[in-house]
Formats: sequence, structure tokens, C-alpha cells
Amino acid sequence: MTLSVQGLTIRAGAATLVDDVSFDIAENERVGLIGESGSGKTLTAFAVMGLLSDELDATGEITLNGTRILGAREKDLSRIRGKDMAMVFQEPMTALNPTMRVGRQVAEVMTLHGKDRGQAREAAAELLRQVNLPDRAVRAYPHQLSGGQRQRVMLAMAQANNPELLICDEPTTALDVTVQRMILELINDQPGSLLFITHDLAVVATVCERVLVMRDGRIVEQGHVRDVFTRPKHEYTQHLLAVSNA
Ligand SMILES: Nc1ncnc2c1ncn2[C@@H]1O[C@H](COP(=O)(O)OP(=O)(O)OP(=O)(O)O)[C@@H](O)[C@H]1O
Repeated sequence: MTLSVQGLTIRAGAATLVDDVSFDIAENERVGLIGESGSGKTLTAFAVMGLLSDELDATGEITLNGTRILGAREKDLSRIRGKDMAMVFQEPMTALNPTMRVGRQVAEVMTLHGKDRGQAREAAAELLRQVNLPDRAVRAYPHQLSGGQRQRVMLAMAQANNPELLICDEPTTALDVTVQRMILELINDQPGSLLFITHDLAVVATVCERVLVMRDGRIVEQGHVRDVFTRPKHEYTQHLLAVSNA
């Protein structure tokens, strides 16, 4: 698996929200994406997933295993999304269908990509068990679960087809510390490549090998976590580290 993002620029009218962003993620590589709120992290992740809304104008090149993502037709993207790459969103309630039992939602990600319905149902129950959800979760609706449980449903869905690239967008922000730790361990146990958006530098230090630092739509610094965190070159990275150690 190789993800390549080259010169990604995203505009909304006259405003440039993401400005000439380039990075690669190699097979099994774990990359953290940090930076202040509004710096363009989520938009970058959405562009990689082919999920940018139509009113945004995106240029540059994004390829996954050589297949073009940016500008690809929805029909082609839907074959890749949820299969080769999957995303865990910041707020699971917006990504889950409130009217469908969670077991069925997890199963549907698999039937959509060709798995037999019965097998998918069994595999969904197993995936939900693997993220430490109680058996009753299979038949629950999203609103009947806690925030941490819903986030684990998202993780089960994201893993359903063993994607080569998993993107997590602040998956633990709204959760208490114990549940945060559990979700992080589950993410850490995932095979494959990872793009992990977070405000928590300690998480990046534990989970990731490489880190990208974004500010005002640009990547201001990128490198190995130990280099960037011990010898930050950019003033903004120095600031982020100083604040996190305070
Ligand atoms: N559809 C849109 N139209 C116009 N502006 C948008 C749109 N989506 C996002 N933005 C703006 O783009 C900027 C980057 O947003 P983005 O969500 O990528 O930030 P972020 O770094 O993920 O922030 P956070 O850490 O708070 O989630 C923000 O200023 C946001 O208001």
C-alpha cells in the first residue's frame, strides 16, 4: 500500500483552506497529523477518502496504490472506500445510520464489497466482539450505545474489509481517559498503514513513526517522530511541544 498526496490544494471560493500539501504513507507506516484547530487536517483526510463536498475545489494529485483518488468518479471511489481504505470519524453519530441496528451496519460494509449476507452477519458479530462490545450491541441502535461504544462500532466498521489504510480523525476526543486508552490500543493493534489526526502529541509519540505538522493549511514540518519531537525546526512545532509539556 502506498498513499501519495502531491500538491493538494483545497479552496472554498476565494479562501485557500489547504495549501500545496504533499506527503506519502508507505506500507504499514503510521503517520500522525497534528496542528491547530482549523488548519486543514480533516479536509486533507476527506480528500484522501474522496469525500470532499462538491462546493470545494481541490487540485493536486492523490493516489492509492497508483489509483487516482482526486477527481475519480464516485462509482470508482465506492469500490475503494471501505475496502482498501477506511476512516474513523471524529463524531460517530454523524457517520452511523441512526435507524439501522449496528450489527447490520457493520455487515453491510462487507456485503457492499461482495461478501455473502450470512457470512457478513457472523463476521460483523465477531468484529464487534473484537472491539470489546457486549453481545447485545449487534442488535442495538446507535443511540442505545455510549459515545465510546459507538466509536468502537466505527472502528469495527472501518476494519470490516481489512483496509490497507486506516484514517482516524481525533477518534478519542470526546471520550473519557479509560475508554480513550482502550480505543488507542485497538487502533495500535491494527495491521496496515495509518493516518492518525490528533491533538494529543503523546498519542503520536506512542502510535506513530512519522508526523506531519499543519498550520494554516500548510505542512510546516514533517519527519520521524523522534526527530521532530526532540529537535523541532519550525517555530510552530516548538510552540506545540512547549504547550503540550506545560
Ligand atoms: N465545506 C467547507 N466550506 C468552507 N470552508 C470549510 C468547509 N469545510 C471546512 N472548511 C474550513 O476549512 C478549514 C479547515 O477545516 P478542517 O476541518 O480541515 O480543520 P481541522 O484542522 O481538522 O480542525 P479541527 O482540529 O478543529 O478538527 C476551517 O477553517 C474550516 O472552517
